[in-house]
Amino acid sequence: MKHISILGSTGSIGKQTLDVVREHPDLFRVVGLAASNNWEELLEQIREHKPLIVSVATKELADRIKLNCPSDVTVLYGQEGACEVAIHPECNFVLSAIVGSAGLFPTLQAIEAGKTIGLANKETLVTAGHIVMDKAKEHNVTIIPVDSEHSAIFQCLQGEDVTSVKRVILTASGGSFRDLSRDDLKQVTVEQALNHPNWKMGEKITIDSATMMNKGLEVIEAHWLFGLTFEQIDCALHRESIIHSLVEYHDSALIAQLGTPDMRVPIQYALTFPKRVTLQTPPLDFSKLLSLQFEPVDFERYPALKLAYECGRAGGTMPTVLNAANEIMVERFLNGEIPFLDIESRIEAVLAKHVKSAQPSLEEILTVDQWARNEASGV
Ligand SMILES: NC(=O)C1=CN([C@@H]2O[C@H](COP(=O)(O)OP(=O)(O)OC[C@H]3O[C@@H](n4cnc5c(N)ncnc54)[C@H](OP(=O)(O)O)[C@@H]3O)[C@@H](O)[C@H]2O)C=CC1
Ligand SMILES: CC(=O)[C@@H](O)[C@H](O)COP(=O)(O)O
Ligand SMILES: [Mn+2]
Repeated sequence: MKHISILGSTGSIGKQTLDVVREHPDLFRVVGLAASNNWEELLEQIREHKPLIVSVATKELADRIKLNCPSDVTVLYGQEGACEVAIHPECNFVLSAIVGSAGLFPTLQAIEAGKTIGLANKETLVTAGHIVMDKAKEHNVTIIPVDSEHSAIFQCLQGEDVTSVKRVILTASGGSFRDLSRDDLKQVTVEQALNHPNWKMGEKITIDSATMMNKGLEVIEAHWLFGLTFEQIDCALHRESIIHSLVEYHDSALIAQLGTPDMRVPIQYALTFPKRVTLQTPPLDFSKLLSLQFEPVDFERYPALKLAYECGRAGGTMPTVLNAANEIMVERFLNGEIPFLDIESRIEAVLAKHVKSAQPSLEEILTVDQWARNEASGV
């Protein structure tokens, strides 16, 4: 039985994790739920899943929850609250799905407490990959990818040796503006940007997908998860999001993982690994015409992806700055403060001001993250 804490339970991944839990009450039990502001959704989740411990953003929200939920539920708040949810002694699996680098601390705490991690929160690995992976090694903790591309690679690697891998190919949908030129991008709105062609996801990742920063973050995520060099990580535009990624081996054989775009598949795989159990999702229908298209990714069209490769290769604190500046710029775009194309150009401006530290400690990463956020708010 998996005794699960979900960090980010009110989000897109969090709610789909609870869908999976609902389908298999014999396999999964919810121990803890951590959210931020959506206390009403959390309250419904508490009523249905009866966790032992929950957390929200503030004391005020925690008090509101306490007034409305059974008295035996521990209700906490803030980063400390999320960490307590992550390390609860009755939990043995943490689904890390807070958005952004706010997920870093609770995920690190879960690793230190020896919990198996299902990792959706890619920003954690982008901002502090070496710290997270070293800690997982130190505590003998397994990190199972939830991000669809990384889950695909993880599935394609089963029974294989990572030293046999020539390269991996991450597939990219191209996002909501894939049919627009850079010139067209000057006019786009927030509403248009939030209309992803294939996936229904949270706002931040949907904007990241439109700039293709999402693929850039995923390149860095793949580097840490699978120990691959950046030369071994390629991307290909694949409009259908049916092939979730591919692994090419030294003999040039390619192994791919396919399926309809449904995040419950990689979420459930992370939860049941190495087993597979049933899931109510429409399978691919081969009785109909099915076309799978591939195009090379144009780095001039998607400069955020180029920037992410550069920061990944540079290492040290560069990915930390990239991630923090991106989080702020996406927020500013969503608030209507800056136009779409400024997301990339302003991130570049912040990166240009940064003097890299090569092997940063966690403290240094937190300092640099805050510096980049301040800079990004001002440029
Ligand atoms: N959605 C998807 O299909 C995929 C997502 N991912 C990754 O998974 C992560 C989550 O994405 P997604 O579910 O789309 O995001 P959402 O915006 O839908 O959800 C984010 C969740 O994080 C919570 N949260 C935000 N800040 C904090 C905080 N400081 N402390 C505790 N909880 C917090 C939110 O709480 P509240 O709602 O209460 O404010 C919400 O539950 C991201 O890293 C994303 O890149 C990866 C692959 C696919
Ligand atoms: C579902 C998932 O894993 C997302 O990260 C998805 O990959 C976004 O799609 P694109 O970034 O390819 O548009
Ligand atoms: Mn993905």
